Amino acid sequence: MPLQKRHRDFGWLFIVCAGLFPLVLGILCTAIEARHTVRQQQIAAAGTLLAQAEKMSDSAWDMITTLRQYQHRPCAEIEETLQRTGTLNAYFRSIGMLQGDRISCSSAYGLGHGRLSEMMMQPPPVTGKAWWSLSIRGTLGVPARPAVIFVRQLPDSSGFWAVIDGQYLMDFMHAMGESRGYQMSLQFNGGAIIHSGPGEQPAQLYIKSAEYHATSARYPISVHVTVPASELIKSWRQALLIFLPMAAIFSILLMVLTANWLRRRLSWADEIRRAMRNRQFTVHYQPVYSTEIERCKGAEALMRWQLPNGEMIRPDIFISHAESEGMIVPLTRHLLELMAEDLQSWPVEPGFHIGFNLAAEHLQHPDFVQDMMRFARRIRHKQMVITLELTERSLIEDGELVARKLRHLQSHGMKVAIDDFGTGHCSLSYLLTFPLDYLKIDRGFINAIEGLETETPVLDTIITLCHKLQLDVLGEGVETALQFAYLRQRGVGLIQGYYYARPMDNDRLQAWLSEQGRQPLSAEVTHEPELHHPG
Ligand SMILES: Nc1nc2c(ncn2[C@@H]2O[C@H](COP(=O)(O)O[C@H]3[C@@H](O)[C@H](n4cnc5c(=O)[nH]c(N)nc54)O[C@@H]3COP(=O)(O)O)[C@@H](O)[C@H]2O)c(=O)[nH]1
Repeated sequence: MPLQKRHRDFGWLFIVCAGLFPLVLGILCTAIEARHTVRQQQIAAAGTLLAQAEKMSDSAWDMITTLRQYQHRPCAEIEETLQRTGTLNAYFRSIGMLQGDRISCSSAYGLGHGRLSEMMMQPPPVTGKAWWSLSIRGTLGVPARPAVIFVRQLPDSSGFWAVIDGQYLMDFMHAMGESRGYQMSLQFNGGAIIHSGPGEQPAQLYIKSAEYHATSARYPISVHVTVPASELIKSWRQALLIFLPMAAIFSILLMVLTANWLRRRLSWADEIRRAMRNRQFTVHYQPVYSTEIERCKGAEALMRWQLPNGEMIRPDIFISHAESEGMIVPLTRHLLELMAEDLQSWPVEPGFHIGFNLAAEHLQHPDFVQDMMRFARRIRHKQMVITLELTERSLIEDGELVARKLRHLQSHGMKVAIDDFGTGHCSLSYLLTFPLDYLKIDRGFINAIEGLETETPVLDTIITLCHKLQLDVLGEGVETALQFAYLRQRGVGLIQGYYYARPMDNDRLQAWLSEQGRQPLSAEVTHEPELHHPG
């Protein structure tokens, strides 16, 4: 797999993970939050149910205490009172008195109504205690409805009992649990389970129902609150509905940040390497006019970088990054490769100049001479004059060594030019020491031209200096007829700028050379100099 593809896949994986992270985190957090909320609700519901069961127990024991006043009184005498007391007090199904294990009086049936075990439809528990309570499945009179029985036995084997109807508890549990789908149950003393609704519900998607169990500190009562899996999922879904829009925004934000981070993280060196492999670099050529032979005498190669989406990256930006990230030498080699391909079909005569820019680092590179010679060999049959355009900075470091290399290349017919002259830190002595063929005057000086007869002191001095040193002069960035006329009048032999021609791609340049390359450039100076846009 090519490196570029691996990079891209890796990047997408990062972005997708960044996007998924808030979503997954959100799903987990809402699941935990939903469980926590349900737990709190279970605790609250269990507490309320226990409180209600305790309140009923209090009533039952109070009732039994009240019954003590009727101890040893015949049933016929108290039967009516029992009936009234049992009916007028909330919760009670029946109340009564015991003699041994027999029911001696009952608010429901009056005198003598069998044994206690018959009434509660099961043997009484063996607790060894004088006070006990038990939840039961039903009573003899109402066998299908649960109840809770409370019994107090006295040492003389008499006793009292009260039965609370389980329906009160069932209704209470139902009212509390119905809206939330909870199942609630309670037991007195480990007896029959009184519950609010249907029993077990199946687990869903491996989510088990949530159980909560609590006991009373005052009575032997235990309660269970069960939240079925479907209810847990429902409450999770509600939490998700609130959280998901936020998570989605976070997700998008994180993806954008990650994408930006990745873009910045991929260094310019990587990007340039990739762009070379994918042939994203092309070369544009800007014609150079000779005022002596009055036609195009050469062209300067200028690199262009176009991304697959059509976006262009400015040369001053990518060149400076290539220089700072150690990529300028490979990039210049790539430029020479592209140029060698382009130049094969150029309709030019021998002696046509082809110039290109060189960075200081390349001049100091051990393979510099070899690189230039290889390029020269590839275009030898075109008999062009190769012009190496250097900046003033390139001459400062390793001056003597660089000078030797340049002399060697000059001996093979190449020319050396100083680019952007006047903008760097070149001392005038360099002009004498270095093997230079011509100077390219920076467009900043050309812009200073105000009129044909008005002096432009710095520009005029540079031109005079070049003449004295017998260096050819090229005026860069010539945009108007006035600038062109001014330079020509002062003996500047070479002109480059939009006034003559803009940089153009290989195909357009070849057409331009055939159509306009041999035509002289006129300089019709008006008061308002116009920008000339050839082609
Ligand atoms: N080491 C390398 N440097 C390179 C290479 N290709 C370009 N460059 C350097 O990048 C800088 C910007 O170049 P570019 O945007 O291509 O601009 C060139 C011309 O388009 C521009 N120009 C030419 N005529 C005019 C004009 O009339 N007006 C105007 N405003 N601009 C004009 O000038 C740039 C050419 O400059 P120079 O090289 O000094 O002749 C620039 O510094 C390039 O050198 C590369 O392959 N290698």
